[in-house]
Amino acid sequence: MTVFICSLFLPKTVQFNLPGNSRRRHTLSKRQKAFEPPKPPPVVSTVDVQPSLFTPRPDITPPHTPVDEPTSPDPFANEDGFRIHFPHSDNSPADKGSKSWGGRADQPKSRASTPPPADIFESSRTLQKATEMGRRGIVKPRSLIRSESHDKVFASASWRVINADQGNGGLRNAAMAAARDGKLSDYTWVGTLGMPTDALEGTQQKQDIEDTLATEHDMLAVFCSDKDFDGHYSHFCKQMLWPVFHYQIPDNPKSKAYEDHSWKYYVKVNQAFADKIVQNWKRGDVIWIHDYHLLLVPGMIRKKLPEAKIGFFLHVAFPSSEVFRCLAVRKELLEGMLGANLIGFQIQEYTRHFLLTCSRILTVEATPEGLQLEDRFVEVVHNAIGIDPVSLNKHREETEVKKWLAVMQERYQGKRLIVARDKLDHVRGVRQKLLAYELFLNKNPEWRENTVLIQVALSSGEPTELDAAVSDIVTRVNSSWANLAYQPVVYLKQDIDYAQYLALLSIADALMITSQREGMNLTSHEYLFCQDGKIFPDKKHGSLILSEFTGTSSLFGKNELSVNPWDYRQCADAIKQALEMSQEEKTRRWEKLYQCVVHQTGSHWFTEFLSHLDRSYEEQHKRDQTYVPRLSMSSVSAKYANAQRRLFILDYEGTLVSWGPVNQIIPVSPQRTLDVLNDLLLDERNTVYVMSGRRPEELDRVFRRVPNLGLIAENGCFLKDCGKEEWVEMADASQITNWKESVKPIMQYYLERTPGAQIEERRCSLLFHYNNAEDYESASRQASDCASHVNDACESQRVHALAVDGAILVEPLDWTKCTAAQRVFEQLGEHMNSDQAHEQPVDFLMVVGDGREDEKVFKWANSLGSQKQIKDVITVSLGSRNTEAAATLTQGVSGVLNCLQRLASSS
Ligand SMILES: O=P(O)(O)OC[C@H]1O[C@H](O[C@H]2O[C@H](CO)[C@@H](O)[C@H](O)[C@H]2O)[C@H](O)[C@@H](O)[C@@H]1O
Repeated sequence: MTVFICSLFLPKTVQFNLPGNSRRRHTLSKRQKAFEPPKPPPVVSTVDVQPSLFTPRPDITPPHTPVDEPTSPDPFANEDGFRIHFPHSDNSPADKGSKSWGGRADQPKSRASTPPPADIFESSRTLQKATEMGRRGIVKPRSLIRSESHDKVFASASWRVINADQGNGGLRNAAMAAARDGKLSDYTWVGTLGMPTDALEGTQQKQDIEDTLATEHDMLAVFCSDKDFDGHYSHFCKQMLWPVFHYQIPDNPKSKAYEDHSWKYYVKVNQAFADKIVQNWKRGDVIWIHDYHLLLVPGMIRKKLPEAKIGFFLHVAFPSSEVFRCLAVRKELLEGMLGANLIGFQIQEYTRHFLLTCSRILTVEATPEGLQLEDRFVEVVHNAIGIDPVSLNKHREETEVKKWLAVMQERYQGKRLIVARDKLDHVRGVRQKLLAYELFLNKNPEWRENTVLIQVALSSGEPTELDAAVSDIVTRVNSSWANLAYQPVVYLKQDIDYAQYLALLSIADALMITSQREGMNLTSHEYLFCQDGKIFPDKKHGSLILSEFTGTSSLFGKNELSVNPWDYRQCADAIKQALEMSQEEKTRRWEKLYQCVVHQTGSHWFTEFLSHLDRSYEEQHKRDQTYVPRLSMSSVSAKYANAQRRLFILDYEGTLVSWGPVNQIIPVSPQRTLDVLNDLLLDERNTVYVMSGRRPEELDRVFRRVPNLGLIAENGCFLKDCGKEEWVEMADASQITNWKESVKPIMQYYLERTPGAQIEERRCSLLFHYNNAEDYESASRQASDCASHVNDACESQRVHALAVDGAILVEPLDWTKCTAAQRVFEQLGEHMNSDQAHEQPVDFLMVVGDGREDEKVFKWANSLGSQKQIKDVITVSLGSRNTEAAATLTQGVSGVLNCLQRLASSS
């Protein structure tokens, strides 16, 4: 059995050795290296006003940032100084930053010719201004122009597999940890190389790369054209999904958030993944798909492999339905996800949003455990990812880390360090952080010369207005408060290597995360782990300032300094609090946070999700596969004959009579049904109830000639006991009146736009019938919008809108056929006299039904049987394989009537 781990980027990619590389850092010979003292890592500052104080003193030689050394220069090197980061170990910061796609000099350039993202045009004025002002660190968009010679060079160059510097570090670390812990044996990654590959098309290179990855690294490479990948990743993912999932609706006039051509590329890349998996899948394999780049893959695979075991995990946040519904392709995205058997989110909030969104947009039934589709149940869970303390512990013992610690200790002696490492995009809130820090320095002069904010900012790909805005703030703060010996902000607009990262986390006094939204934030976990004082005892148990809008925050129980990143004053105060907090308080807080971090590990997350997937799949499969036996007439007859107090609860339409015309009072009495019921009731040991979604008066009219019959109307909102004349309203009438007042105008609105549709008002429910509408297609769209509208507007009123056959039914959540059946059973118990105290009020219960509402009654009845509250329980569904009932009857209504008739005649 293989586990396929599918994420957009493979953990590996390839690096080409190209002729003619002229870049200094690549041309150092071994000899030169031996003589030339290692240079400190370049500090890319957007500010030229003063020399960086980060440059180490000559007597303390910092370790050199490790680089791989291509043997030859790169003829296609960009002149913009784009710096390549070569990770030297398998591990990396859990929250890695993704480099811009196609940006590496030792990989082919993209052939995609789609226009650069809109925000480049929008920010072009800012960009131009910034360039005029001579700012460094702002790069122009890289040219996409390639030549034939470019392709030839790559086609003949040698290459090797290296660790990729893009992708989800948290996922990769978790998988490696699970494998190390012996919980994951046979697994295969499925993903792209994270580089343009058009240049390799038709070459032996491509085949060799694919084969090497498959045979030596257990990785299946997905290839798509540069154009498709660019449209998928740079456009649809980055400009639509990423902002929307993080609550930023692109709403400028040029935005195509509501409808965008890049959708088709998203579909194509998802299809390429699905095809690759389908080609390689064998029975018993597990498919686990990751993140927002691949939302359609579960559905695409399900179409081809109905039996497959598919899990999906979303690493980023899932927004409120109000935000999600802005996406033009909202239905397609949700339906894609629902191809999975189990869908996981980081925290409960995202799970709740997803359930509500599906119930509103797709009008499917949501329960706290998941979503009931027509033919399947999809389980929905939350399970937060974590870090890998074992490998973190190992790596921080490395000499490089210790060297960097010594460098920093010397450099920042006597200073308090607030550190951070974030991707530079709007969502991560770097701008807000700098503003809060500025406010902190303005308000607290006593801290001005003692505090340094070290902000590592990872490029999010393209230069934006945000680059310029952040640079402006850095300049302002530094020019306000710096002096010859002090620089309040050290702004590194580049990534740092893993050793520097670990040193930074260990020496910090506080970590400050101000994301406006974020799935988790594993940097905080790594920081807390590094603050145990093991490798740097001088400082330990530092404070964590953490945005309340991160998933991580919901795990930490406010032991961190929780902040709202939009509240600059609060953030500034939190910095002060972090720096002035007593050591005791720091330790107390840290200990609690540390416990969370070491218990909720990546390895635990990984194995927990996979075992949940196994359980969930088995449960669903058992249900699907379970052969629900045909009702055995002889067995039922024997039980019936032995029973003294029998209760029948029988569904009406579809069970006792064929479905009647919708929205009409039933015109004819189904005579045979009435005869059978009357025959059953001739035996005094029998109590019979008919349950229905119909109104009380309709049922009265139909069953007026069956005295002593009990009735349940409007799916449990009304009850009329056997032999009684009066109906009892089970539901709270004032609550019903209130929500009806809200729902009616909404239905009216859609009715006016749907010729041929009708509204039916029942006492406790409302129906929007569109079966007879003039244009059924458009009517069903209107109906579904109507349902979402109702669900949105009446969220707090304990009602839901559901799609039923040709109609939208709006009904209360608190009264169902099951609550009514339970009431009937309780009443029968209450009527027992004291002599009968030791006897069961009912010793034979038979429930027959055909619909979704009846399933709840089957479940309830079966539980009475298994708890031995009733000796014999018989639950019968008409024909459905996926049922809670213990038996089926395939001959429809006449089968039910024959069965009841035989029982009645045997009395
Ligand atoms: O930038 P992308 O290539 O589109 O990838 C998105 C981000 O994926 C990873 O972060 C997400 O997963 C983390 C682990 O589950 C979670 O902590 C984080 O909140 C999510 O956003 C990756 O670490 C980021 O660098 C990527 O930007």
